[in-house]
Amino acid sequence: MDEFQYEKDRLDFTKAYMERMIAAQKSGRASLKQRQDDTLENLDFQDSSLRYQEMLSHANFMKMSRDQLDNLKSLRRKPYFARIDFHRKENPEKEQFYIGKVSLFDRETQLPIILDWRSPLANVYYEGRLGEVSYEALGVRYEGEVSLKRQYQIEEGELMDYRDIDVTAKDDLLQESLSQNADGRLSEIVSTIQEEQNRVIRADLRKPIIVQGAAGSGKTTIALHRISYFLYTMKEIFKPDDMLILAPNRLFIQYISEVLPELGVQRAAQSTFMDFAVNTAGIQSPVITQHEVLTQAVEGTMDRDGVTAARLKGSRMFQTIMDTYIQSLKKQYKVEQDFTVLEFRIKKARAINRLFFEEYSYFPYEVRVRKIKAVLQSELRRKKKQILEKVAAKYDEALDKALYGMKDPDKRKIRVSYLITRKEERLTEIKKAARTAVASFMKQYPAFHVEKTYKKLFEESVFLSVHPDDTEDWKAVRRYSHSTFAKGKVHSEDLAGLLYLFTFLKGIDAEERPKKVVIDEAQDYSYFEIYALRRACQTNLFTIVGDLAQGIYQYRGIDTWGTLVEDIFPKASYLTLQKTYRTTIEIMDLANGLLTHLPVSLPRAEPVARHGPLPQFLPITPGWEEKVDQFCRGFVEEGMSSFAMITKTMAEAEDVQKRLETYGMTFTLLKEGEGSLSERMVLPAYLAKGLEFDVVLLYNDRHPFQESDLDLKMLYVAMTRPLHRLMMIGADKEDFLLHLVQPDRFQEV
Ligand SMILES: Nc1ncnc2c1ncn2[C@@H]1O[C@H](COP(=O)(O)OP(=O)(O)OP(=O)(O)O)[C@@H](O)[C@H]1O
Repeated sequence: MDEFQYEKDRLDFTKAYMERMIAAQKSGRASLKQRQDDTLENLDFQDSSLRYQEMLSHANFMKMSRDQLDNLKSLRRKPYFARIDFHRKENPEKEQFYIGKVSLFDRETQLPIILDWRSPLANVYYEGRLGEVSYEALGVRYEGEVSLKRQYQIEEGELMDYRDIDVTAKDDLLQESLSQNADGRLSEIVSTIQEEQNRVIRADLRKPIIVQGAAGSGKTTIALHRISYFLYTMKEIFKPDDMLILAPNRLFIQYISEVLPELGVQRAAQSTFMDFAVNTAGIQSPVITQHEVLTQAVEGTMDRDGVTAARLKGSRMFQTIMDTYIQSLKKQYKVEQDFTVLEFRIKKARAINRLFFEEYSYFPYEVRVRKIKAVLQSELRRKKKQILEKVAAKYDEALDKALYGMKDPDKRKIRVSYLITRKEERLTEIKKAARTAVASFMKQYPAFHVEKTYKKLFEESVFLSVHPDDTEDWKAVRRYSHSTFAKGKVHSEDLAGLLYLFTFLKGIDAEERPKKVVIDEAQDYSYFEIYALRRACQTNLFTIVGDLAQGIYQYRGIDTWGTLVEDIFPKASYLTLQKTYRTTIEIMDLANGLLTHLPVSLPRAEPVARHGPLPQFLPITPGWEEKVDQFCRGFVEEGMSSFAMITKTMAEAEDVQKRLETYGMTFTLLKEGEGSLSERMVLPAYLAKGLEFDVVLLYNDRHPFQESDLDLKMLYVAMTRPLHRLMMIGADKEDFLLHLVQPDRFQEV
């Protein structure tokens, strides 16, 4: 049979099977629903707990089948994207496996009709070689031979084309996928995941991983695929809501959120570090964001003390200072007095302290205190009975003595009545004291308010008591902190310390704690931020991706991954991604040309072979606005759809947005925490981090880029955002540091 027809038939068979499954699931759901309604009707109070459980399990069934149904439905348009022919050594014949986003099994034979891309066998598809291969599943290694790798182009459920691939031909498909447009969201890449990326996705899931990846190398995409792979492989242990994805800003969360359902990780929590720390530690004060500080740095108005504070508060030294401070707080939980009710001792101070400092040492301080409270309550309950009995017995004995031993009836009467009254009084006294004993004992324990306690550290006497070795820098840190705190605010740099302190004092409840954390744009985190996160989440399962060349918060961010590996994640796997998939060779050459002017050598991106027009420089001369308009129309005609006007500062973004408006060009101004992604945006470079657009118009009129580390990196970030076109609009070429690169790397228009 003609091969194309064979593939067409196979696709038809798969689709028909899926339809049958969908129909079966639907009727299955209907009968489940009926059963649930029946259960509800028959619910009687006598056996409600049992019925309730039955209802719950029905609900779970329904949920499972709804997920399955949704998966199946979403697959209909493209059930699979590739096939491998694999001959396992011990099997007599080779088998064909069709690889798709979600698996589908034949109900009777249990054989896969579609193999999940995350399954162990699918790994051989990504590993790039035809011929002898091996893969591991559940700790067993299988060997065999791959004789065919075939890739399908399926549109709306119809087979359009297929092609057989080897290592070289694979690039064709990648090229095709890269030449498409950005539509404001991350695109689908499961069918073109490259070997170096596959290694990151599948790197040992039980270990932390740190990835240095060039701009556009797929860090974000790959980190999300790694979560998807992680959840697939560890589905028995982890759920999507156990995941935490930390992104640089809210805009970026919007950008990635659309790809999450396809990867089955839509229920993973997504947050910025700031929001996570503020919500977790319950910070009430407004936070001065790192963007505000960066803006000052960019505009050259940054307070020197501010730079010092940001640098030191993110440092390892500050972590040790916090540790000493926290130890000093811990000492205040030592109790001196025994726990007593009146003169009766219930528990010795030493035993109580042993609970706090030894037995419960794994818990945050306030949890320990709560546990001690529970212990004291239960011991009191037990001992109170004994005490009351003992006291009553003592009075009863005295009564006996009085009744039978005292001769004088008057004296006896007085004594007996005294003893009866006294006994009652004593017992009431003890009961009364017992009622408040625990609460009043617990008052000895300090109740630290996280923010106030953190701020107290910066009082001179407190600071010097934990860090006597004072320096001008630390004085500056205190000065700067005081002025911020006096305004009722905290700085984003304080969040690591606040989170850290919170972790020791209160801690995140075990059920709420993220079990796996993904950090994107990790180069912008300080050492202490990552340290504090690891301590707060109490897990080693971190996926950390970043690019040192894009480290625009260099006054506080990470400048080498080595420190993280050595001090925070000694077991981490370290991997690199060098190829860049986003942009063209021409654009990347220009951006790389700038990187060479940084004093330290930074990892460079290698573009995959995709050519495009040279980046353009458009001088700001009268009538430039009309020219921009014309160029944009031209780009639209070429098929470009997403445009970003990127500036150095927010002030300039506001200016150019208004200016273009008067010429009938509508660009939406994007601000941190506001607005949403649209097809035409104006935004400062620091907000463009991680995003991508078909066309980037880099605009600079009043704030030229300087030959400083910060500006070079900002420019690099901005220049690496476009997929297809880069145009620089400015008064002078030098404003974009173009005099530093070879003149043939761009074209003046
Ligand atoms: N294997 C691939 N196949 C097709 N497209 C890919 C592949 N890998 C990455 N891409 C595309 O390359 C672009 C860049 O990916 P991504 O944003 O994940 O990179 P990044 O390393 O996080 O970039 P940056 O650090 O510059 O923000 C995206 O459009 C992504 O879809």
